[in-house]
Amino acid sequence: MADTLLSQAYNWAELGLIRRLDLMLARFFSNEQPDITAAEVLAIILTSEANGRGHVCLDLKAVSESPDQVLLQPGQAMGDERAVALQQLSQYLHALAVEDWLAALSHSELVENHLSNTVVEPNHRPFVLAGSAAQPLLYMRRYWQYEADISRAIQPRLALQQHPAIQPGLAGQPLPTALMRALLAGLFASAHDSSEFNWQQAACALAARSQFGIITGGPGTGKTTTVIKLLALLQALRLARQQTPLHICLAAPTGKAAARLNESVAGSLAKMDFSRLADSGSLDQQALKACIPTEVTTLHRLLGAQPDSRHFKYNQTNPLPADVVVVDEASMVDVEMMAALLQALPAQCRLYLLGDKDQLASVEAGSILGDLCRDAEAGRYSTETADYLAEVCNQSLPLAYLTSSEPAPALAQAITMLRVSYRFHQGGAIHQLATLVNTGMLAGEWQPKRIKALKQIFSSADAKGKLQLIQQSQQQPHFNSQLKSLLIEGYKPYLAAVASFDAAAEPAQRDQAALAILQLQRDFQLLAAVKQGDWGVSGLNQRIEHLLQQHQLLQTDGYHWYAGRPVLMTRNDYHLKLMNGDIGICLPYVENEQHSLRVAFPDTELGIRWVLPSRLDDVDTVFAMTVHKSQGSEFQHAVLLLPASSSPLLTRELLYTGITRASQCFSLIYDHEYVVEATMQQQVQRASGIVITTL
Ligand SMILES: Nc1ncnc2c1ncn2[C@@H]1O[C@H](COP(=O)(O)OP(=O)(O)OP(=O)(O)O)[C@@H](O)[C@H]1O
Repeated sequence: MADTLLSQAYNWAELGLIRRLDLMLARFFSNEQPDITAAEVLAIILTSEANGRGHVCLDLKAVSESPDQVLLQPGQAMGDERAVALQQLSQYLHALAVEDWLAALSHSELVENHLSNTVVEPNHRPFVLAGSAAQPLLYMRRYWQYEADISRAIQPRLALQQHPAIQPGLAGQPLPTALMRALLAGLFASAHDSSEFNWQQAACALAARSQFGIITGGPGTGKTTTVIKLLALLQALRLARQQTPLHICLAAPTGKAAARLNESVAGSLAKMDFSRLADSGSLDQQALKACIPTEVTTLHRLLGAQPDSRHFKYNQTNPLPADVVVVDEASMVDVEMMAALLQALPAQCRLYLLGDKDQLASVEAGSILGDLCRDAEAGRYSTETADYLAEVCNQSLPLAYLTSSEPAPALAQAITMLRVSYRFHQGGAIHQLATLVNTGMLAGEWQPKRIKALKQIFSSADAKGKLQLIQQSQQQPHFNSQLKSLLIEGYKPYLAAVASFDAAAEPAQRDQAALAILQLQRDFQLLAAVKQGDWGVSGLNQRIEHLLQQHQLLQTDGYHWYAGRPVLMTRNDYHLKLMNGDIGICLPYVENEQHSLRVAFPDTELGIRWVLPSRLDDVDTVFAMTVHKSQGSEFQHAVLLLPASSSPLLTRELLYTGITRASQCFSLIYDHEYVVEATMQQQVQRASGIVITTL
C-alpha cells in the first residue's frame, strides 16, 4: 500500500501537485523504515507540502475532512491530468478517517506524540504530533521546535502581567500607578478633550505593564508615534526614580523597513513635545529624548548573523545586551526568525511587536503576527484590564471590547489594535478601498453587486486623482495607451534626474544628487502579484526597459548594467553591508578621470554607498517588484497589476498590502473583473499551533 502510494506520489510530483522535495522526503523515510504504512507516507508528503505553502504544520482534521479545499486552493488552474491526480489523492484521504490516521501516527516510530496524556520523553523523532484533540497538528520537528521556543519565551512575559507591579530589572517593585497616570496624561495631553476612547494611550499603558506587547493597526494608525510615546513612558518611569535608562534596540525584518522606521522615528521624535510629560515627572525633556534611540537595524544585524550559517552571534547562551527590543513590520517575520529572536533575549528583556496583522505574512513558513493577533479586533480584555486602564488612563474601555468568556486570554491583554488612520484623511478613497477589501467586501452579496461596489469606489468624487482602475488585456504583448502613459509619467521624474546627474561633481554634491534620485525613484512603484511569466515581475521588467528606451528615457546599448537601472538586493551581503530588499540605482561615476558605473545605495552612515556592479551577484531589476517584496515600503503612487487568471497566490491580504503601499495614489491594473473579485474573496489561511500553545 505504501509502495503504491509512493509510485502515485511520483506522478503527483511530476504534475506539480506536490513538490519533488515532498516526494524525496517520503522516499527517504520509507527507505529508513521498511514497514512504513501508507498513512505515515501520506502524512509526510502532506506535511512537507504544507510547509512549502507557508504552513507551519499540517492540520490533520482540516485536510482529512475537506481534502479538496486544503490541497486545491480556490481558483487554481487544473489540467485534466492534475484533476485525476488530485482525485487519487483525495480518495486516499476520504478512505482514511482522521481517528485512524491519528492512531497510525501515534504509534509511528517517526512521530513524537504530544497529544497523549502521558509525559513525553523527548526522543528527537523527525515529526511531532501536537495541537489539541480537537485540532491535531503534525509538524516537522524543526517547525514544532520554533513554535515551542516562541511560546516558551512569550508565556512568562505574559504571566508577569498578572503582577503588574514588576518592572524590568526591578522584580518585585510596585508599578508607580500615580506616576504612570501623570506621565500618560502628559504624553496624551492634547487628546484629552476627545470623547473617543484613545487606543494609542491604552496601547502604551498595556505594553508598559507587561514584558511582551503587540501594537497592531493599518497604515498611518500611529504605531510608530505610539511606540515612541511608550518608550518615553518607560524611560520616564526610570529617570523619575533616578534609575539608569533602559537599553533599547529598534529593529525591522528588512533593510528597507529599517530605513523607513529610522526616518519616521527620527522625524516623529524631533517633532514630539514632551514638555507636559516633563512637568508631571520633573524630568528634563532633552534628557528624556536623548534616551530614545532613533537608529534602527535589521533583525539579522541585531542578532549578529554569520555569513553562510543559520546561527546567530546572540542566542540562548550569549544573550543580546538589551532591556527592550522593538520590532516593526512584524508581519514579515517568519517562525524561524521569531524563535531566534526570542531565544536571544535575556529573561528580563521586553519585546514589543508592531505591525499590520492584515498584511501578507512572510514568504517563509508562519504568520506569527496574524496568529497572535487573532483576537485583536474583538479586544477580549478582562475586567481587570479595564479597571487598570480606567485607573492609569482615566478612560473607560468600551464594553464591546471586554471578553465574553472568563478567564480572559492572557495574550489578548497584551495586544492593542489602533483603529483610526491619521495618514489617509479618514474616509479618504485609498483608506476606504483598503477597508472594504480588508473586511471581505460585501461578502454574501452576489458577484455583480460586489464588482459594482468596487467600481463605484474608483469612480467616486473622492477617488479623483487618488484611485485609478485600468483594464489591460494580457493576451496582447504590449501595454495599452493608458497604461503606457501612466508608466512613462511614473518613471520620468527619476530618469530625468539620472540624465542630468553630474558624475564628476564633488563627492558631497554627487551623494546628495544620488540621494535625491533614490528618493524620486521611490515615489512611483509598479507591483505585481507574481514573479514569473510575461505579466509577472520578470516579464514586466523587460517590457518596461524596452518601453523606456523607446521613449529615450533610458539608454541600455544592449548592456545589462546601464545608468538608471534600479536594482533590488535579493540576498543579504554582509561584506557589502547590503541587505535583502535594499534598492540601489546604477549611475555614471567618475574617479581619477576614469568613467565607470556604480550602484548607489542609501546608507545611514555614509549617505551613499557606491558599489561596483560586478560585485553585485544577487540583484534583480526593479521597475516592477512583487507585492511581497514591497512590504515595509510606502510609495506616493503604487500601481498593482493582477494576473489574467486567479491562483492561490491572489488573496485579500495581497490586495490589501498592495493598496496600503500607496500614500497618495493607487492604480489597479486588471484583465478580468472576476480575478479582482476572486482575489477579494480568497483569504490566506495558514495552519499553526502557536495560539493553542500560547494562550
Ligand atoms: N493621535 C494622533 N493625532 C494626530 N495625528 C497623528 C496621531 N497619531 C499619529 N498621527 C500622525 O499620523 C501619521 C502616521 O503616524 P505613524 O507614522 O505613527 O503611523 P504608523 O501606523 O506607524 O504608520 P505606518 O503605516 O507607516 O507603519 C503621522 O504623520 C503622525 O504624526
